[in-house]
Amino acid sequence: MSDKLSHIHVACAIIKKDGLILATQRSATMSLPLKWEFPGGKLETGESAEQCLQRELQEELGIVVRVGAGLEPLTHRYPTFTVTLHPFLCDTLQGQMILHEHNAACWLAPHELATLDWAEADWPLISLLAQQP
Ligand SMILES: Nc1nc2c([nH]c(=O)n2[C@H]2C[C@H](O)[C@@H](COP(=O)(O)OP(=O)(O)OP(=O)(O)O)O2)c(=O)[nH]1
Repeated sequence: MSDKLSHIHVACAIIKKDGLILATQRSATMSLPLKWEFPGGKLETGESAEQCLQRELQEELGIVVRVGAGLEPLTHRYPTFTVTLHPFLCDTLQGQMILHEHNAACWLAPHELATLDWAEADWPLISLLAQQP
């Protein structure tokens, strides 16, 4: 049977600062309302994941980061679409963070991330990050 549901590719930033990781909460009017996520967004045609992250982080938070290593992509099937997340470790925060689209943001130690209500696709990543020193 063919799968007619859309499949999107999303680059997301795991931004570390002083041992803490940035989590952002989607707004009540976004898809997956009020779920926590790593900031980022859909890859546009012809765009690298790094370009996508810089563009999205500027738009969403007004910040510039250094994009580092990519982690293993992870795919999750929601009831109405499938997402493949392409996570990147990022650092060197520049700019004053302003929430242009998100409802909230917070910095948490890796082992504290699981206290938030994450988008379902992110849970394997949360487990992976919690295992890291
Ligand atoms: N940025 C980001 N998106 C995530 C994560 N986990 C996860 O399931 N997603 C989903 C939420 C969205 O459906 C999609 C990201 O797309 P987006 O934020 O650019 O787009 P959106 O759905 O808010 O915008 P739109 O289609 O309503 O215009 O990926 C994550 O950790 N970070």
